[in-house]
Amino acid sequence: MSPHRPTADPSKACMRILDANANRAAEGLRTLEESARFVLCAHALTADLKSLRHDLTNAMSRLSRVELLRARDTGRDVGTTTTTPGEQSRTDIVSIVSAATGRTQQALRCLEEYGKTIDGVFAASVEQIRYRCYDVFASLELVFMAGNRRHARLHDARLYALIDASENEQAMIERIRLLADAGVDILQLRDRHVDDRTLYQRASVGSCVARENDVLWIVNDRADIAAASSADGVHVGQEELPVAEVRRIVGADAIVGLSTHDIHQVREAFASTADYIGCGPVFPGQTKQFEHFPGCEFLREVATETSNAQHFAQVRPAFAIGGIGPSNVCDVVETGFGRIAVTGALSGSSARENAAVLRTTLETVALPEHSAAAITP
Ligand SMILES: Cc1ncc(COP(=O)(O)OP(=O)(O)O)c(N)n1
Ligand SMILES: Cc1nc(C(=O)O)sc1CCOP(=O)(O)O
Ligand SMILES: [Mg+2]
Repeated sequence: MSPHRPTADPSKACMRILDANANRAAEGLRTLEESARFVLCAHALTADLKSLRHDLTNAMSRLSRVELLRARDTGRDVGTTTTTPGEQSRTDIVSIVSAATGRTQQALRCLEEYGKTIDGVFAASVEQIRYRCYDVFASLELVFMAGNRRHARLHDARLYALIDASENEQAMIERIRLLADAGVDILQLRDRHVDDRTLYQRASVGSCVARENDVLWIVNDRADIAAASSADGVHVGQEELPVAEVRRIVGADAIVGLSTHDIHQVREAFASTADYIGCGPVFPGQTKQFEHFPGCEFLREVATETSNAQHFAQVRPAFAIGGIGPSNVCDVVETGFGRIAVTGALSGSSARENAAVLRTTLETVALPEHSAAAITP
């Protein structure tokens, strides 16, 4: 038979369509399930996708497996050699997820429409699966997009301020608004003097206010409180939970920051799933006492390490920290650092003026090109 001759038996053609689209939908659902499970570590989404895949298998069991397999004829399928450039290009996990949701929806619609000619109950059950997919797929894509926006914001960030929980909630809200308006990109809630309940409450309110004001909101030390308060991320030091354990708590799309004090710790951080590093202490300051100051020499080492890196994934944004303010930010910038994290310089009544000086100086250093749209698990 010529490869261009139509299939003589329409019901066999229908079975062929159903077989192909059942496979397509199952493959799409499995692709999405893997992203929810291994990339997002999202239990509920993983369970939803798994149950959709099982329900599809159940729906398919109404059709004769023998007839489906007999109708399969991949060798004569004129579509197997037709590909579009889009099918070949998957630059990141978000594009894999978008392609899989689209393909699965289309396959389910085909199953439903062609299924009506064979078995109405089958078509109705596929219709239900298709509707459930709308919601689950929307949640999945939204989680990925939120993660992406966060990471894009992180990669553009220069000025990072550490704040305490303030004497009350309203005072903290006003502080967040002022610092956001003054040009701060990231805020960290760092307070060891309040109880867990207060920290959690401030972290939760801060998450909402920071989001409204387009600044990232990071919780110091406490992965549990960061996760419970829907913060953008958590910052940990060398003496706290390892990054891999922190990541298990906050999930793949949250930001995890790690303090580093020497170049070995920086290399280890770049080999981990930490999203950014703090490098210091650079200078003595009022906020925290140190015996040893790696200083600008350390910053120069990090800048060299970063500029020698071969791949984007080997490099993470690095924020110089420790005693930095308007009077010494030029020394930091000279090392090649265009990002800083500060407490004292932005804690008093000169916060707005100081932020302006710091930003202007930092902006003289070009930030490395990045592919912020890619989630790199
Ligand atoms: C951005 C940033 N860098 C470094 C630190 C310090 O973290 P750590 O060493 O864990 O010390 P504490 O802040 O917990 O006293 C930071 N918090 N943020
Ligand atoms: C909390 C903290 N960690 C540091 C580190 O080097 O890891 S320096 C530091 C204090 C940052 O506040 P200030 O800008 O007032 O010095
Ligand atoms: Mg810490």
